[in-house]
Amino acid sequence: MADNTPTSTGLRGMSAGSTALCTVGQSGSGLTYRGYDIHDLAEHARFEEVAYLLFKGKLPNQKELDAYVARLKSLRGLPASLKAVLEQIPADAHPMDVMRTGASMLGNLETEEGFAEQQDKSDRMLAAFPSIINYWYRFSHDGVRIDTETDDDSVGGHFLHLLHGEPASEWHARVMNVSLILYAEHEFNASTFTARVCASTLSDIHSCVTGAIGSLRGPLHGGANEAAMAMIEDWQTPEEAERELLGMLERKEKIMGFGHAIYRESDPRNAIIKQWSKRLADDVGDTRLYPVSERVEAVMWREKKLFCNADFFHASAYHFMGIPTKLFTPIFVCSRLTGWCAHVFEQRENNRIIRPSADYVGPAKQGWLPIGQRQ
Ligand SMILES: CC(=O)SCCNC(=O)CCNC(=O)[C@H](O)C(C)(C)COP(=O)(O)OP(=O)(O)OC[C@H]1O[C@@H](n2cnc3c(N)ncnc32)[C@H](O)[C@@H]1OP(=O)(O)O
Ligand SMILES: O=C([O-])CC(=O)C(=O)O
Repeated sequence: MADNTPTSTGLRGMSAGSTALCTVGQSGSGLTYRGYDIHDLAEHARFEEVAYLLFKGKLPNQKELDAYVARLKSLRGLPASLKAVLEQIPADAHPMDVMRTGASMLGNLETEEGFAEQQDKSDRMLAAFPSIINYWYRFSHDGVRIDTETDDDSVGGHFLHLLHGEPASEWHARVMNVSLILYAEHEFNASTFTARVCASTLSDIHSCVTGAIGSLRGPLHGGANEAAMAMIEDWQTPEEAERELLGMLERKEKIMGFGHAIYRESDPRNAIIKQWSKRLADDVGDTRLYPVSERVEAVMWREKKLFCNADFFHASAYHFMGIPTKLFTPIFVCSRLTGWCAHVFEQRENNRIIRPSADYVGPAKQGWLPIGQRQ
């Protein structure tokens, strides 16, 4: 007799294709982008260099980087009809829905007419996404129509400038740079896989990215940075955090910002962003959120052997820079867009439609039942 128990493997451990973009490994020491170790990239690179690396397969030389930064700067403006759409979206909308609509609307206005345009469209989204989310945020929350065409040298600096209405400090722009590098690429994660599935039908790049934004929105993926913040912000002391956390574990609740589908021992991005969160905590004189976060980390390891993933210490780091919680996951979008687009290019280069099989667990063949005979 057939086993009709539904299975939910999540395709774990199965190879779904090949990539030259990223290795992840399981132990927490194998994360590389095109062969470059994440620690080296976070320490030495600019996010724009990493974007170039992912898109073009090599690190840019100085002349190429200067030209690329200048190009991105020139692409930050938004068409009037896109601004008009953003102005219609209410302040209480989910910002990831705003991102999804923004990406989709851009695709209507600046449609990819053929794959030869894929690099131009990717650059445009990379430059314009911080403008889209901040234009909406500042209009709906502060009632101002911001000029999105700033002269900032970096994507992270541009984002913070639009959000806060003044140029970011060098220090905050540096933290954003590191954060954007850490979030840029991660092999066949759910949102990237979404983008690749869409690309495999030979769809346009805006559709691939719009779908990927929808996948990243969920709290089991990119939405975890916001969910982690929502969890820790109520706790006043490490002792309260430990008490509440133990209760959550007892009730078998998922703790956001912990665990990983691939890593088994640690997520290498955590130690890097944690270090920056600590420096920011010292800078703003925090005596609550960082100690609470550290206690949560220690209890999760002690009780469950679960470690922080990339999202957990991003929550406090972003908070210390005055970024509203609801914009955390959209920042992830502004970064991961590079990985998504690079994967779309790669999928298109060697394409076969992605179409796995399913194990059928439904009823055996049945005769047609006329409507009058149904219960
Ligand atoms: C940038 C990123 O997208 S990183 C991921 C961000 N997501 C989160 O932080 C959400 C919280 N974490 C999770 O939900 C999961 O760890 C995921 C979705 C990331 C990975 O899911 P899976 O691969 O299914 O996890 P895994 O197989 O390692 O789980 C093993 C066990 O640990 C438990 N577990 C895993 N993560 C957590 C967690 N965060 N809190 C509590 N228990 C957990 C699982 O429920 C499972 O228990 P069970 O065997 O009793 O069912
Ligand atoms: O790889 C994953 O499954 C999730 C993740 O950490 C990421 O996308 O950065």
